[in-house]
Amino acid sequence: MRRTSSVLRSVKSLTTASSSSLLRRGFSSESVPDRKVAVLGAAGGIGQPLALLMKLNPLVSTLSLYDIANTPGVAADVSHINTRSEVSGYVGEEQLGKALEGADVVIIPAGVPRKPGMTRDDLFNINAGIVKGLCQAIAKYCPNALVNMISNPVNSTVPIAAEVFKKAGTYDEKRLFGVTTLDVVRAKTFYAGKANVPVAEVNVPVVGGHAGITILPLFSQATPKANLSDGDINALTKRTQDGGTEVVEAKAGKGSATLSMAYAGAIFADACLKGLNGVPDVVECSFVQSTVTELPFFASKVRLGKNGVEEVLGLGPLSDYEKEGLEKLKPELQSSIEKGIKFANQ
Ligand SMILES: NC(=O)C1=CN([C@@H]2O[C@H](COP(=O)(O)OP(=O)(O)OC[C@H]3O[C@@H](n4cnc5c(N)ncnc54)[C@H](O)[C@@H]3O)[C@@H](O)[C@H]2O)C=CC1
Ligand SMILES: O=C([O-])CC(=O)C(=O)O
Repeated sequence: MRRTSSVLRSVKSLTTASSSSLLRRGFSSESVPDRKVAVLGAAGGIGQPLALLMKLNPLVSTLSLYDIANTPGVAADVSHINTRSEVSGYVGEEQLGKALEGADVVIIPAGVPRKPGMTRDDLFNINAGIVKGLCQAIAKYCPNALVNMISNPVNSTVPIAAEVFKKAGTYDEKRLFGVTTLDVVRAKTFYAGKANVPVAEVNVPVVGGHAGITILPLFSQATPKANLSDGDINALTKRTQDGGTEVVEAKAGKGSATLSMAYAGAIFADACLKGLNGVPDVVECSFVQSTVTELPFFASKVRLGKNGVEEVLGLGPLSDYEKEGLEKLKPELQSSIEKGIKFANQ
């Protein structure tokens, strides 16, 4: 019983902390702008807890939950929570337009997850088509929305989205994001454990892409600084790269990360909303159109603003180990990007 009430207290402080930080930043509670967030795939393993977390976010005024099945129940359930946003559920393609109309941020966790033994690329055949269809609808109904792509393989689904938007004449590279926040969340957690520092104080950039060796955590830039051995850094890097597989194996056929992904997705969407609202210095890692390397898309730190990407930040100084990792990831990332572009144009 005591445990339940302390959990409730933490959730309450999470929602009110965000409101009070808004007030400190010069918004009155009345002047927080209206923002519509749409979640596509909202009845799924990620979609449901993500819907919950977005319902707790005081920056959201309208929460639109879309899936091909089961959204009315999820929406009815979440809508009873006494927070700011109005919740609507939409089900089936004929309701997709309504779900998207007027959206400021669209989060996409629609598609199939991995089972043990699969790579993220093994999801391409099913998820590429799902993402393509959803992006065609975004181009039609909310071409100015910030798109947060969660569906895997992110290294290919983001280029697919870009091509769909280019064809529709709506592409704005500042508004398309591959969500790699879970890699950062994992890198922070694993580093804090190994370095024995408070996890809440940890920062670690993660660059590259979102699959296996394309995930490159930059532990040489981690703060607070710790004197870790090369062996420790290698183990931390591998664990971060294999974090998704660790969960897939532990779930033993029942899907991949959902709860930690919902948390990560909620953090990234919150950062997008803060940027749109003009909050300064909002920086998160994301897989975006990029000139940081010779690859057309690359994850690195991104400053978010009123139009989406305000600035794609560089990599900063890399250790020799990280320089080697960067060169090794490029061919795989390049071919995943090309696969996405080719699919969208066939
Ligand atoms: N970017 C990242 O870090 C991560 C990405 N993922 C990816 O997220 C995706 C979703 O994972 P889960 O939620 O666990 O899967 P899930 O199978 O539990 O849920 C997916 C949902 O998408 C819905 N869906 C299917 N086709 C749709 C369409 N055309 N329009 C709207 N909704 C549609 C399904 O009905 C289902 O409710 C997977 O591709 C997974 O690999 C998962 C974890 C982390
Ligand atoms: O591993 C997967 O298939 C899901 C995912 O992207 C992650 O957990 O990072």
